[in-house]
Amino acid sequence: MEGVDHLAHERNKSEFDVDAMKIVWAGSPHAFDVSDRISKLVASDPGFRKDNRSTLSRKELFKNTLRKAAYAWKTIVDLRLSEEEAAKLRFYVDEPAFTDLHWGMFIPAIKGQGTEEQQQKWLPLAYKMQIIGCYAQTELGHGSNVQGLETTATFDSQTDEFIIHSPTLTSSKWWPGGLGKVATHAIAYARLIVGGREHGVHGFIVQLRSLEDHSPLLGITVGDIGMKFGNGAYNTMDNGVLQFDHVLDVYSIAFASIAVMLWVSQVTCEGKYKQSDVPRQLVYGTMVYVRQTIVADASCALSRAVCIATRYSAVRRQFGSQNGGPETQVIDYKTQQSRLFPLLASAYAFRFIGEWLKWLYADVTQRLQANDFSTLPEAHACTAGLKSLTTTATADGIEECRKLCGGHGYLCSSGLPELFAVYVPACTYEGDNTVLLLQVARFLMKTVSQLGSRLSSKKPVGTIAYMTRVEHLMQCRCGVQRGFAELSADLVEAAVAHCQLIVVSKFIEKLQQEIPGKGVKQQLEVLCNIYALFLLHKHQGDFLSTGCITPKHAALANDELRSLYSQVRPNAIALVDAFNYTDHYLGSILGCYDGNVYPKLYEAAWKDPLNESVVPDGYHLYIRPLLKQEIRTARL
Ligand SMILES: CCCCCCCCCC/C=C\CCCCCCCCCC(=O)SCCNC(=O)CCNC(=O)[C@H](O)C(C)(C)COP(=O)(O)OP(=O)(O)OC[C@H]1O[C@@H](n2cnc3c(N)ncnc32)[C@H](O)[C@@H]1OP(=O)(O)O
Ligand SMILES: Cc1cc2nc3c(=O)[nH]c(=O)nc-3n(C[C@H](O)[C@H](O)[C@H](O)COP(=O)(O)OP(=O)(O)OC[C@H]3O[C@@H](n4cnc5c(N)ncnc54)[C@H](O)[C@@H]3O)c2cc1C
Repeated sequence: MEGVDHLAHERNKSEFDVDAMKIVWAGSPHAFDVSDRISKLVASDPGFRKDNRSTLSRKELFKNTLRKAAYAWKTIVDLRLSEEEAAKLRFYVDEPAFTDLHWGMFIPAIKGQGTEEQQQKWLPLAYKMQIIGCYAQTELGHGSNVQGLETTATFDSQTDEFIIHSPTLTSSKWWPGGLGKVATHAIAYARLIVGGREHGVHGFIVQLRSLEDHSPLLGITVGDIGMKFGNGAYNTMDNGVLQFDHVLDVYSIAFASIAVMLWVSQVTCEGKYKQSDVPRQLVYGTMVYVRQTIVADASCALSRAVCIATRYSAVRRQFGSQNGGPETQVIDYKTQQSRLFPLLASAYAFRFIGEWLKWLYADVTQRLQANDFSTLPEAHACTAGLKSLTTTATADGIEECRKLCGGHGYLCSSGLPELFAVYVPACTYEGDNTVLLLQVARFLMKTVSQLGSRLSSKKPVGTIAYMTRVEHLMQCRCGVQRGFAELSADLVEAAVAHCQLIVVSKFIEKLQQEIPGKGVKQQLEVLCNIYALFLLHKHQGDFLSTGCITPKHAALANDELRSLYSQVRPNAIALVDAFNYTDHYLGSILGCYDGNVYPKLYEAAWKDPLNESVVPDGYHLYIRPLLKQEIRTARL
């Protein structure tokens, strides 16, 4: 039935103020207003239609992405949207595109690591999209091992130029988004060589394509690396390959009288390399920034999947009919709840950890500007670890939501296959999740080695303050220092546990704040308890074997979890409504707001290109000869 809200009875059950929860989710009344306005604007504009992606060929798909990006830019300019509104518009357009890298990495890299001169030259052009940039770090042979990159940037003191060169096949830049077909410029990472001496990997701003006709500049070979996982999905992005053949980085030279380098170091015109007194690790600064945004984004992707699975679980009925009455809603099965509600709790937990990490990043940035580098290692460990934790849990969570939707979850019209295909590379890009956890483990072990050391007067603070209270860490000291590589699989687990502790403690801190709205805080308390107790339940073997809990505690935790699931049940639909997603953004028939799933699924099936004719193309060539046993005459 059109116009009927099939989930109205569920919405009537809720025990809290959904509008107030929407504001908690958005972060503030202002953030809610912007998000609400812009999401509706995108949803109501046919120019941003996205329901046909899985049926387009790669070329059609890509051209359509270019059209949408241009249309989005025109909308931003015509409506004079603020930077915040423009970012929200790109978010709700919901299509991976070269613009993600331009706004998400190229501009932040110049802002975070460029000198003032560099910023003055490039940022105005980039903000107006008169140049389009990408972030070209990874190579065919090396991604994780940044120090292993092979591209060279040799300073020629005769001409005052850098010569950027790809000496081997494996030094070809490989993967950068936007590079394949669109970017006019790149921040390219290369080993700096001055006066025959190497000075490690640095970033360079390099022009790749003509601003007149888009052809590659002299010495540049550039193209797309080919189709990726899934239909549609991330194939809207032109991940690229790039080779430099002794390219002169004239643009770098042109705008700075000395040389274009990141602010961590400079090359003088006499050909001298000068390392400034800021830590060398700041070369990795853009990665810290992007990891933080990826954490903030994880809650969006997970909440989206959870919203679809929750609404559909309330619509779907299987078994349990009594006296001809309706069957049981699958959301009422305890097994469904025990799989779904921890994911709902995770979506909220990741929302708050994303908020906190944003604060931490702003704090470390401010300190860096004042030459205080003391919190950089913690910021690196937090962004790396939380990026790893949240993206792994989100990718797994999206797949679990697909299974929670049974067979219909496997249809593209459920929105879940595409969401998974788009999301899953987040476990790899911006740092492979295991490699990042090893960085956290390294940070933790460094802290352990300093604990109790007579030479170090530093007391752990911030997210590692708890370590002073864990007595047996003192005894761990010697063993771990000797055998990091040997113990790395266990250390990665310790790193995950450390990150989970941060997520739980920041969720608890959030609840200590004033949270207005009838019943809102109580709902969040229930979700926080589910998040923490589910972890305890899942890892009870570890807790029991280390004597942190007794079997009685474990049983109590399990009982409590069951009771918490029952408390969430009447509020489940309202808790996902609080995400305030439009049907356009959700892109899912199973998750549509009114729950009118079956007529929509039926209608969508008939729109598939295969159903354009009753008898399929190929019938006369392949089906009829089979049926008539004339296969020898068929043209194969
Ligand atoms: C349905 C349709 C649409 C649906 C949409 C759904 C949702 C979409 C989700 C999208 C999400 C967000 C949008 C954002 C867009 C993203 C687009 C993709 C972008 C991808 C871009 C990239 O991938 S760029 C390339 C990234 N590459 C990496 O991350 C490489 C990883 N490797 C490294 O970071 C480093 O090399 C290493 C840290 C692993 C090792 O470094 P090194 O060789 O130097 O070794 P050490 O271990 O010895 O480290 C030396 C010391 O430096 C410290 N360190 C290391 N890194 C840092 C750092 N970043 N900051 C500070 N300090 C650092 C390290 O700790 C060591 O310190 P000490 O111990 O004190 O010596
Ligand atoms: C969709 C997508 C978009 C991307 N966009 C960009 C971009 O815009 N710009 C850019 O520069 N790059 C980009 N990348 C590249 C990305 O950053 C790298 O792929 C990523 O950093 C992983 O590096 P790798 O491919 O070298 O993996 P590898 O390091 O080769 O990993 C392979 C395996 O080895 C393991 N491994 C590696 N090192 C260790 C170790 N020390 N200890 C234990 N195990 C280890 C890993 O865990 C993994 O299981 C993108 C990648 C993808 C998939």
